[in-house]
Amino acid sequence: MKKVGIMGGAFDPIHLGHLLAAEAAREQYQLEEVWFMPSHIPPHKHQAGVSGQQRLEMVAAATDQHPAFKAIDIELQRGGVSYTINTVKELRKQYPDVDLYFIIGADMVNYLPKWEGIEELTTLLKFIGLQRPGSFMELDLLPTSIQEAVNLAEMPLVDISSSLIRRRISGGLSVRYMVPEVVYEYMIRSGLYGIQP
Ligand SMILES: Nc1ncnc2c1ncn2[C@@H]1O[C@H](COP(=O)(O)OP(=O)(O)OP(=O)(O)O)[C@@H](O)[C@H]1O
Ligand SMILES: O=C(O)c1ccc[n+]([C@@H]2O[C@H](COP(=O)([O-])O)[C@@H](O)[C@H]2O)c1
Repeated sequence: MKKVGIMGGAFDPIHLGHLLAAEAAREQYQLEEVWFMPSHIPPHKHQAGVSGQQRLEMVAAATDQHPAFKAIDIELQRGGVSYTINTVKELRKQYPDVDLYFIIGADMVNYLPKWEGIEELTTLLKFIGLQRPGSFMELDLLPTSIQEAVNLAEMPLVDISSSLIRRRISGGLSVRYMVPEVVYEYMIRSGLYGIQP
């Protein structure tokens, strides 16, 4: 079976934390591909500030140079709230010969018990969890069935989040090198988040 990682998120915007997490998971679990999947409406947080099309274009630009990375728009196409259980059922129908690994940071690992249909979800895929500054992963507090579905991977800790980037831009501060150069240029070209050259 082909092993594929899914990196889901709002990507508002995509940043180096996302890319390093995906690369660490790919390397440590021998994933043949990692699919970056922008959500339409995230299940449990604020709706993204920029359009799905622009978030997808930034993700596509950021992943273009990596032979194993690609951007998929399955959740943007479906619309509505992007519950992972619905997406994974669709993906398993489309790709019956693929083993799915959903890549998440520590904040999301702790949150897994609240995910829609989590018990069923743990039978459909595995998670790869990564530490993230500001969120201490508390695996021991999770029900055993969820703990058993989480595989750990190591990455250089990156204290970058999309909200930090949006906050810095609105304060007139630089976000250069927090996002790939192509994403920085895209944000400047489109004036995203009110960024100034
Ligand atoms: N710096 C990071 N290190 C490890 N994982 C990360 C990092 N940033 C984001 N992730 C993970 O990437 C996934 C998608 O994150 P998302 O697109 O919501 O970005 P975010 O930076 O958390 O956004 P925001 O600050 O707007 O909440 C989540 O599983 C999240 O835990
Ligand atoms: O399905 C759920 O209930 C669910 C709850 C929280 C997060 N997720 C998914 O986890 C990924 C990261 O979430 P977020 O909020 O950090 O962008 C993204 O693909 C979300 O759709 C999914």
